Amino acid sequence: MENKAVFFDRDGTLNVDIHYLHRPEDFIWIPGAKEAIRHVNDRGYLAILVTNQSGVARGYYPESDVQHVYDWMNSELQKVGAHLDALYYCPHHPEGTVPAYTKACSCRKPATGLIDAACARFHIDRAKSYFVGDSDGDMLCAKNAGLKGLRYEGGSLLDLVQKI
Ligand SMILES: O=P(O)(O)OC[C@@H](O)[C@H]1O[C@H](OP(=O)(O)O)[C@@H](O)[C@@H](O)[C@@H]1O
Ligand SMILES: [Mg+2]
Ligand SMILES: [Zn+2]
Repeated sequence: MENKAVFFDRDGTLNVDIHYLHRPEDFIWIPGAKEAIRHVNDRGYLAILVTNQSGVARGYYPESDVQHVYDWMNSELQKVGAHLDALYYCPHHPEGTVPAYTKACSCRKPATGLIDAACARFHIDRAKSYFVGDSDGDMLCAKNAGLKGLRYEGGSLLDLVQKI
């Protein structure tokens, strides 16, 4: 059986983009973000985080920080009866400073590698799925991946996601 999913961008969509965020103490939720995730949970969509984290390639923080912030997000979401089902991130950048992550890859949005990996793992029906993001790159990624794009431009994220 195929699943349906809502893919969420992180920085600028679920939290205020303070540039290369990597510590829970710096994380400020966007208004309505937790409620938006609960909204899609309650409607039977997988809620999947897809985020570019070139701060890893740039040497600003290790990959473990990306996972740590995600785990913290889920602990906060649990308090309101919401959850994220999976984390997919791109740690690469062509102009990084850490050799292991310095490359042109197929997973940095707007490329679709993160979405493709999630769709394969969770058997996701793209025609029934959405991508909620804040940037031109996110909307291009949605188009490239065959997802319906919803662009967050301020206000309550729940108001936007209630269109689903
Ligand atoms: O969850 P997102 O919006 O995919 O994460 C974006 C951030 O990693 C980072 O992205 C951009 O930086 P790079 O293009 O990767 O250098 C900028 O928008 C930064 O402000 C963001 O923090
Ligand atoms: Mg963003
Ligand atoms: Zn990548």
